[in-house]
Order: sequence, then C-alpha cells, then structure tokens
Amino acid sequence: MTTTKTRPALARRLLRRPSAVIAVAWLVTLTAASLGAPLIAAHGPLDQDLTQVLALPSAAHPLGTDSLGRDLLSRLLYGGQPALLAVAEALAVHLVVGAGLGLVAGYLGGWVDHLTTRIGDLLFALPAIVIVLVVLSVFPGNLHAAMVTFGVLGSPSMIRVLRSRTLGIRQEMYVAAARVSGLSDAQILRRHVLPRLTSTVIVQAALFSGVAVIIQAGLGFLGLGAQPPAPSWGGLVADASQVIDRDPWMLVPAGVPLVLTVIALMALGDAIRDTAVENWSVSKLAASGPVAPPPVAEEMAEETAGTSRAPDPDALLSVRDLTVEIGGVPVVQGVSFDVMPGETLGVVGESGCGKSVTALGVLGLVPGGGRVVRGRVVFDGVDLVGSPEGLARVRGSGIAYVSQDPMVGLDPTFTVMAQLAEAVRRHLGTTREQARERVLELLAMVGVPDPPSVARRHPHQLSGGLAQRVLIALALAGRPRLLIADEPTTALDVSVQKEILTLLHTLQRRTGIAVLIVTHDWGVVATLCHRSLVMYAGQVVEQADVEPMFVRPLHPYTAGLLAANPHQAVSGHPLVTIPGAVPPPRDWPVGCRFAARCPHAADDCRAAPVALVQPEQARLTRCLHFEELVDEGVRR
Ligand SMILES: Nc1ncnc2c1ncn2[C@@H]1O[C@H](COP(=O)(O)OP(=O)(O)OP(=O)(O)O)[C@@H](O)[C@H]1O
Repeated sequence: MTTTKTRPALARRLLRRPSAVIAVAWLVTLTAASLGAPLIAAHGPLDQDLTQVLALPSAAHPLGTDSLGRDLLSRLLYGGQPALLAVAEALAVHLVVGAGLGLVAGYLGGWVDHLTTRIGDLLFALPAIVIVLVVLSVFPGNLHAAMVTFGVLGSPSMIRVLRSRTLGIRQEMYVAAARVSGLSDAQILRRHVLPRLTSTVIVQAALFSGVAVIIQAGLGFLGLGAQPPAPSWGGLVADASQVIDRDPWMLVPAGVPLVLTVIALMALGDAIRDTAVENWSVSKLAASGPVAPPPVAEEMAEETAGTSRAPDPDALLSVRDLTVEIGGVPVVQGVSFDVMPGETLGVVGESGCGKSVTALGVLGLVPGGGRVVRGRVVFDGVDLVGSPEGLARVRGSGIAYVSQDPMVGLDPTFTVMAQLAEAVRRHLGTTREQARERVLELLAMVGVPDPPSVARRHPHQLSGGLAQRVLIALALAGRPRLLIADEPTTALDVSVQKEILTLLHTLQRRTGIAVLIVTHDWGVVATLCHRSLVMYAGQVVEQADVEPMFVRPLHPYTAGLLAANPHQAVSGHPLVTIPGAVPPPRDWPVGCRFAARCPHAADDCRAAPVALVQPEQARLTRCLHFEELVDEGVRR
C-alpha cells in the first residue's frame, strides 16, 4: 500500500535528525535491556550482599549497590519492566479514548463533537494526580488501575488536537471527492483521514508517554506502586534520596535513566512533529470560517417560471428551489434547473455568487458546515435531499465530481494506481487484477501518456494537467451518468486548460455523459456547453441555450459579464468590468440583487423581490426591464 511507502519516507527523514536517532537508540536499548534483564543482569534484583553496601561502580556491580548491597544495574533493569508496562497501559487507554473520541468528534461534528468537547473539558478540569491517588486508595498498590485512570484523565489533549486536525482534514477536497465516489464514513476514516493523522498521534503519544514515565516513577517514589522489595524506578529514587548524604552517587543510576527516558520521548515527539511539518504541505483549500450570523435575507416566494415546480421526469438531474444555508445565512436561494441526459450545462457568475455551493449542494456536500434547508434534487428519479442512502448510491456511480484543484482532490498518501483501483473495485466489483487493467484503460482514456508509469506515482509527483486528468479518470471509474466539474481548469496553466477542456469535450461526446460545469469563463461555456445558467448573489438570474444567451442576453448582469469577457479584450483598451461587487449574503437587498450595479435599475427594481420570468421559449430572466435591454441592443 502507499501508506507503507510514505511511512518509510517519513522514518528516513526522521532518522536524518541526530536528536531523533539518539532518542530512538536510547529507547530501544532501554526497552531491550529491560525485557532482557534476566539475560543481562549478573545478579538477581533482590540478591543482597551486605559486604557490598552502597558500593561505587565496579566490575562486579557496574552501577554500584544500594544500602542492602543489591546490584543497582539489576534493579534498574528489572524495575524497567513494570515501568514500561505501566506506561504502555496508560498509553493504550490514552490512544483508545483520546484518539478515538478526537477522531469521531472532528469527523462527525454536530452534537457528537459538542458532547465530546464537553467531556474533554470536564476531564481537563479534573486534577489528574488527585484522582489517581483516590483510585490508589480504593485499589491499594494497584499500579494498573492508577495508570488506566491516568490514561483516561490525560486524554483531553489528544482529543483536542485530533479533533481540530480531523476537522481540517474533513474539509479537504479529496475527502469530499472520496465521499462523492461512494466511500462510507468508516472507509474514509481508515483510508483517507487516519494516515494523515499518524504523525500527530505519534507526537501526542510520545509526549504523553514522557509524562506517564514521570507519573509512574512518582507513584513508585511515594511507595504507591510496586511494593518493596520489588524493584521499581521510583523506588530506586526513593532509596537514593534516603542515603543522599552518605552516597550521592546512587542518585545517578536511579535518576539519570529516568530523566534520559523522559527527554528522549519529548525529543522524539518534537522530531516527529518537525519532520511531519516538512512532509505535509499546508492544504491549499483552507477552510473558511462560517459566515457572520444574520440578518437573514428576506425569504423569497420563488416563482419558477418556465420550470415546473415538479421535477422534470425526463431530466437526468432536476433541481427545484434549492436553498442552502451556511452558518444560518442563506447563500443559495430558490435555485431550479434541469440537466438532460448527455447535456452540458454551464453555471456562470462572479466569485461568491453561489455556483460551487449549488454544485456541492446537489451532492449533499455543502462546505462550511452548511446544509440544504429547502428544495429537491432529483437524480434519475430519486430525491437526494435528506436521503443519505440515495446520496450514497449515486455518489461516484451516478454522479461524479471533479474539483477546481486536482492536487486537493487526490489523496497525497496514495499512488494513482491505489486510488483508482480502489474506486474501480468498489463501483464495478472487479478483482484486483481486473481493476488494475481498468485503471490503465481509464488513464489511457483521459490521455495520460505512459499510464503504467503515471499509475505508480503519488499526486505530488504529477504536473497540474496530469493530476487533473487523473482526477477525471477517478471520476469516471464508476461509469457515472453525470459529471459535476467545479472550475476544472482554474488552477491550471493556460496551455493545459485548453487540453483539459478538449478532453472533457471528447469524453462527453464519446461516453454521452451529462456534465454540469461551474465556470467563470465564457470560453468554457462556448466550447463545452449546450445551455447556461447565470447566477448572481445566490440566485439564478438568467438561463438560456448558449447561442441566444451570447447573442442576446436578457439580463443586464449577463450582458455585463459578456462585455467583461477577457477573450473579447481589445489590445490597448482597458478591460471592461462591471462596477461594484457582488453583495455578501448577509447584505442582499430586498429587491433586485443586481440593482446597485445595474445601469437599467429603476425604483420598481429595488421595491420588491424580482421573480424569474419566461420571456420566450427555453429562456428565463430575473429582470423587470429585459425589453429595454433588447431595445437598446445591448451586446457583448
Ligand atoms: N466554507 C464556507 N464557509 C462559509 N461560507 C462559505 C463557504 N463556502 C462558500 N461560502 C459562501 O457561500 C457563498 C457562495 O459561495 P460559492 O463558493 O458557491 O461561490 P462561487 O460562485 O462558486 O464562487 P467561486 O467562483 O469563487 O468559487 C459565498 O458568499 C461564500 O462566502
């Protein structure tokens, strides 16, 4: 698996750090020596030689002896066994409780997150040492009970760190892509989230282990752990402290290994963290925070002129009155449209108009913790809104998704072959060997040169254009009937953009797949689309076949966008722009949302919400004065 390739790479980089090498060497030596104590130690840990009391190091006793003439090396090594066991017990509980809850809270969010965070806060507020002492008073001398308790009480730090990391990873596009491709939550967690958290978990575990070493030694020092004469690290320090005035040397074998072990664990944690930071590039898709809370824009009683209220039974995808809120604020309102089998529909508009949220809303993947609050999304006769089963069935095999940036749509931890083969096997139920063959076919189909060599690479080893081809191959793995492509060329060089558009065009003609493409670019609409939907401030403002829309736009916003098309720019003349900016969702006006930027706006535009009207067959506009546009002959 790819992860096994990533881990040695991480381990190799880690071992380039001297601090990590020394720490690992110490910990391995200590563990091996403790476990092999019966083979290494020349004396039993309880053997007394009263002729050799408080002796300094010698050939017979390399670390000297204690006040009863017992060999310190032997007691140190035998004492390591309960110490390591105690740390392992606390660590196991810490991992199960802390990592488990952190992962689940971050991934599921909502009330699970809320509840887990509260539990974490509660545990954090409890005085761990006092509770451990109480447990020991109930179970005297039971170090196991004490360390298990400490594992639970120490878990809030792990919960917090993992929760916030998982929250971040959950927003990554490749996780959305995995969900779109039909993976269950458990599969996504295991294959896409956990590998990204491994280094975080190891760092936290190393730091926690350092503290656990101190705690178990402290309990031994207080005589609350292993009972004398059984050897323990804490007991050794206690013995040394009693003879400190007569034999200060004894503190060295008693204390130094303890201190070195704690330092080694901390240093290892730091080294893993630093190495992991080098390893993972920061996500290019930083999750933005929720939109500021209301004032909520007025809810429109949306008229869907020209689009029947009922979903179109002939359409492959029929969206009706789709309304999406993020942070309680509507960001897409009353959007209705159809995509017919084999058709390409372009969704156009400036940044922030709601194109991506609409596309992701169809798939039930609203970003920023938002949700579809109203409307219907009927795909192939099945309403997907509020139907996790329906969504799970269509994702990947019915509807596939290609994101803006190919690098964030692919999981960095897996090779191209691993990612594609997994999708093929899941959707087509093929054998491993058949899946591998199909992957090579898919890569050839999307124009990847030398498919076997590309299949062996990781996403970071691909150029942008190649990565986008791979992402399209991944989307096609389940033989979907609708491809949703969200600005699939935005992150690419101009020359590569053209290649990808040509590829989409070819695939569309060859496979008959329907495409919903989100774009800023009229060139994309002209090249690929049959029809176009123009969005402004969360609403559809115009819908038409591509040619009539280009020739005779019926909304001033469409006209403005066409005039501002950089492809039409004349050298030496400034680029035409639409003055002003798209209002943010919380500032949407009551009337026409484009009025503040519109040269045709009149009082009636600002007075009340403007409904979509159907001025002619197969055309919709949300403009009260579209006739003026026609009269004035507004053109691109
Ligand atoms: N993760 C998020 N958190 C909060 N608000 C968001 C988030 N994603 C989108 N929004 C808001 O939803 C609205 C619509 O955004 P959307 O991304 O759909 O616009 P867009 O037209 O696709 O823009 P672009 O072309 O830049 O992607 C915007 O006001 C945006 O601020």
